[in-house]
Amino acid sequence: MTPVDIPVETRMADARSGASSRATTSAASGKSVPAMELRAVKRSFSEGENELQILNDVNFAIHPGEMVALVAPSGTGKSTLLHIAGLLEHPDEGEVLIGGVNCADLGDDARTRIRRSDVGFVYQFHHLLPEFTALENVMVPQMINGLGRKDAAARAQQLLDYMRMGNRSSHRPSELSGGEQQRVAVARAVANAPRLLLLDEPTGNLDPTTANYVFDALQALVRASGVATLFATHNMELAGRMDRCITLSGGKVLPVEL
Ligand SMILES: Nc1ncnc2c1ncn2[C@@H]1O[C@H](COP(=O)(O)OP(=O)(O)OP(=O)(O)O)[C@@H](O)[C@H]1O
Repeated sequence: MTPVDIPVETRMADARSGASSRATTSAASGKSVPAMELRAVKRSFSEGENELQILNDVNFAIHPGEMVALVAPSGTGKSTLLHIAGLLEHPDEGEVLIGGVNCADLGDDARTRIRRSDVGFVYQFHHLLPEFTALENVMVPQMINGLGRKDAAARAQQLLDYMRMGNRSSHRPSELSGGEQQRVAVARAVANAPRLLLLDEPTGNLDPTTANYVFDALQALVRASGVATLFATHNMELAGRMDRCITLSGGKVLPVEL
């Protein structure tokens, strides 16, 4: 059974019982396999004649079911880190492992396949398809991954229910508030039951009450599904509600005590 075929209820029951359709522990060591791991990752950009070393030997792993906050000043490399972790960009040096698979030597097609099935993204702006309803927006990635229309619609409705948007499934994005649009965007990002959910300031455009409401729904979904979540935010209150917090300083990932 492929991950996309698993009804959300089943995956949620699996997550609660510690079982999974995918390997989450190493057969050899019995240890939990990180959902995503960065090993000795470096990335620099040139600025005129200068070289900006944005990531400088980043080593970091995130495990299934963990919610990690990434809090760092603007321009320190949060988006760059998320893009590399989600296989949207290549590091200059180092390795990215998704579910124990080393993606460093994979070709573009294999990286795209892993990104589509194992990684979900949510951005500050929702990027929902304006001509489609909320339900259809959550169906699209599943159908691209080969799921039939009926099954995709059933799973989309379940995910919208989890995000407390079940009663708005027939609405188009323009008919929804910013917080509602972001809740649909989260449902879409987890539509293919990814191992890893990457969020780049998804509540940055929302007022604090709405941000908390979106976060509550997201947290319930993360807890139920066991997806590993890396959440870049400037909102310290939300960061304090996650399992741990990291920052970027001098190109390195460091833990932060909140
Ligand atoms: N493609 C690129 N070419 C050149 N410089 C880049 C590129 N992408 C990012 N940078 C630079 O790298 C640095 C880190 O950018 P990044 O977007 O990762 O920071 P950030 O921490 O996410 O910032 P913010 O909180 O403002 O979104 C910035 O100085 C940015 O200008």
